[in-house]
Amino acid sequence: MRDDGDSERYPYLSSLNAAQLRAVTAPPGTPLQILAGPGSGKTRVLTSRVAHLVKKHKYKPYEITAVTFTNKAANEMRKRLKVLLGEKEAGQLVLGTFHATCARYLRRHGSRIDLDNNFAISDADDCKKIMSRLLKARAEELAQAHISLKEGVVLNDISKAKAKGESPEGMAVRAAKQEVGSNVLAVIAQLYKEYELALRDAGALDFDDLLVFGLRLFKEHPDILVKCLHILVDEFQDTNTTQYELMKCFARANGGVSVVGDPDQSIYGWRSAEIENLDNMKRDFKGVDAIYLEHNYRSTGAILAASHSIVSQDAKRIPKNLYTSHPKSTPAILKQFATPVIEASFISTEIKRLIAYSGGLLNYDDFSILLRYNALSRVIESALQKDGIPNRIIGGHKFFERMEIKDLLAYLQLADNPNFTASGRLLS
Ligand SMILES: Nc1ncnc2c1ncn2[C@@H]1O[C@H](COP(=O)(O)OP(=O)(O)OP(=O)(O)O)[C@@H](O)[C@H]1O
Repeated sequence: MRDDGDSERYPYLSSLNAAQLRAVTAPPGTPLQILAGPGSGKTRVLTSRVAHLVKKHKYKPYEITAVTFTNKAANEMRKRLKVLLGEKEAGQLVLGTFHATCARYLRRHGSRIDLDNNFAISDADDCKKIMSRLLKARAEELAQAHISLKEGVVLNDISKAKAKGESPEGMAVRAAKQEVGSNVLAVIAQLYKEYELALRDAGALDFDDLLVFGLRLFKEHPDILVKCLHILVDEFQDTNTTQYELMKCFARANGGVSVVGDPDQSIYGWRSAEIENLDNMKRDFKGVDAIYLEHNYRSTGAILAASHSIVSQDAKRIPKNLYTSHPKSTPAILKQFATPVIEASFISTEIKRLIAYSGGLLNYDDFSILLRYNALSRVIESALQKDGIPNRIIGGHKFFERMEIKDLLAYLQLADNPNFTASGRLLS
């Protein structure tokens, strides 16, 4: 392990393993890909690298942009950075999701691309209402052409187009070239155009627009980003084309870029994530250094072996190992049940058995049950209740999706921007 006295000067370095240390201390000008398996200390490396840019390389916190995939991850990073840098410095970092980061720049500089700074942000519900109105206006025409379209499907196609930077005109050209289903795509392209006009009339952007307009702003006015000396991107495997282009704008400003990702954990293919962005980065940036974090600190050997045997079946996978210092422990088991009720009863009995078997080592809060969707919880909840197992559901309705919060936000947006009628909410 390299040590030129830095471990003493920068205490956060002493808790890193060799690969983590190499990633954190890599020269800021080297485009860096940190390829990290689950539980291998990605967040620790990312936060330590930010701290190192500030402490050792004397970057000002506001010269660093760190992009995470969720607001939760951004909060977690800021919390850890407060410990490493102190409250004030951590507060000056540009830290958030791509959407939040773009929104922040658009509020400040939107007028440079003719966007009012007080634009409203339409959520999924607002967008559905706009599309429903547009589809109703075309109901007869669509019925005659035997085309049946649901709001969700059209909005999904529009979202995919925006993730790839395709305009309504571009979609219309694609429809004209298509042999099968060209008439349906041509209609969606028209709806896309009308949808954009409806949003603009309402002085609003949808979530995808935050990225599209952000990209336009940075491409047309690169001077806005001169202060950004380094960009770090978490969950890079889930970035789409537009997000990748955004990253390039930030990185181009001064050349510093570090991305962290795990191609095996790419879960947003359905939301236009481009796993190829790892290769694109190697093509677009000179001298990319790839560092592999292969030491898992979280799982037992049996869990790693089971997951490895699944992901290694993917022939296109980037080969990557993961090892753990934990013991092998009990093997993962796969069970099938005749009915959901029998399954729920097995889960409940198994939890009680393991707690008794562990002789007090395990408690109820050592167990998690993952569900594919919320509706599956009902049967399991009643089995747990019957056996007196305390439990809580994580997830469900998000704060900003609650009716009363949406109503309050609609009032506030209307007060700020009288054109905002997109939500169609009843304001009496
Ligand atoms: N060098 C290390 N020595 C000891 N423990 C470590 C080391 N690096 C990471 N860990 C521990 O491993 C766990 C996972 O770390 P962290 O949350 O940073 O990983 P991650 O890769 O971001 O996880 P995720 O899979 O959730 O993305 C934490 O408990 C952390 O304290």
